[in-house]
Amino acid sequence: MNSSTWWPAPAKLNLCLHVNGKRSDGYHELQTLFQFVDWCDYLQFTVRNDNHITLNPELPGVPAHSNLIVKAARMLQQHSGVTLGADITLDKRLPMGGGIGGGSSDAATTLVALNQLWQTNIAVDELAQMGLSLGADVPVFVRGLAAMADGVGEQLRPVTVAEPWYLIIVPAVEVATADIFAAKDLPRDTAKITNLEKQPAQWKNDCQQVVCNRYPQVAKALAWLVDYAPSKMTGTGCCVFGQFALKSDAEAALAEMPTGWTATVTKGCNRSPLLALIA
Ligand SMILES: C[C@](O)(CO)[C@H](O)COP(=O)(O)OP(=O)(O)OC[C@H]1O[C@@H](n2ccc(N)nc2=O)[C@H](O)[C@@H]1O
Ligand SMILES: Nc1ncnc2c1ncn2[C@@H]1O[C@H](COP(=O)(O)OP(=O)(O)OP(=O)(O)O)[C@@H](O)[C@H]1O
Repeated sequence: MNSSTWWPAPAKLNLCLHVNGKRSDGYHELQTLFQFVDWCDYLQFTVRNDNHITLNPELPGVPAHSNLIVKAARMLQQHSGVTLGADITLDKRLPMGGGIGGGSSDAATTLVALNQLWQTNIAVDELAQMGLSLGADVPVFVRGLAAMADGVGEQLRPVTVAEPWYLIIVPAVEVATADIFAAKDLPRDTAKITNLEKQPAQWKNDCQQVVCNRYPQVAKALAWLVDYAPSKMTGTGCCVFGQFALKSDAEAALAEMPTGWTATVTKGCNRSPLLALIA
């Protein structure tokens, strides 16, 4: 790996998101199953001999100092004491704020790539722990293995599940995670299920109805998609995904989608494209 390598930062899907209760600190007890897809942002890193971190291009509405990529690089500098810096190029392909974790994934790829390029040699457990303070979903991207998450999402257990093709639709709305978890109509009483990863018939998203109630575009996308495939919302929205055994069937559905909608066809993967690159 060198300065011309494009490091992938894949999206994730929450194949289920069960809300099991609310804790006294306000956070929710969850069971959620993370799988990666082969739909990615790409980042390039050139090591600098001074300690500057630059990012090109910047994201509209996100100043560099609050971009999770720059935050991750600074965190690794501080944690390791390294005196090097980096010029970072971002090829942003994932929609922002859609529940597919693009920002968290960019942060994780930055930690993994710079840990290698700066030769800081921080172990993966420590890197994942560092990432947690940048976002709840950063650790699963650092580890790169599909996983069942428990607790408030921080206890991860790698799992192997089917790797279908997905048609992911991106409704033109931004959903604030905190608003959905604060909603009065959110069901919070799903019982914990042992070996949930082995029981796909039980997988559901407890946030889905709440988001559909507030955002008709999400309800509309799901209502259209279920005619083609078993379909759900990911995370706290707004993206929805349908599951297909054949790529050609997912593409056929995409071809029939109403004009003006944004969507992509991509493959589910239990090992992330980032892990595949560094293995
Ligand atoms: C639920 C997931 O979408 C699953 O992928 C993510 O874990 C959410 O991750 P995120 O966007 O990084 O969200 P966070 O910044 O951790 O949380 C945003 C807000 O959602 C609420 N929140 C989040 C996670 C959780 N287990 N219980 C909660 O109640 C809290 O009010 C929190 O302030
Ligand atoms: N590199 C980045 N890429 C995307 N968003 C970023 C980045 N850095 C900071 N952000 C901020 O984080 C917000 C949420 O980004 P992201 O695309 O990860 O949301 P998401 O897919 O809903 O994530 P999650 O599923 O983890 O809730 C953005 O609206 C943006 O303000």
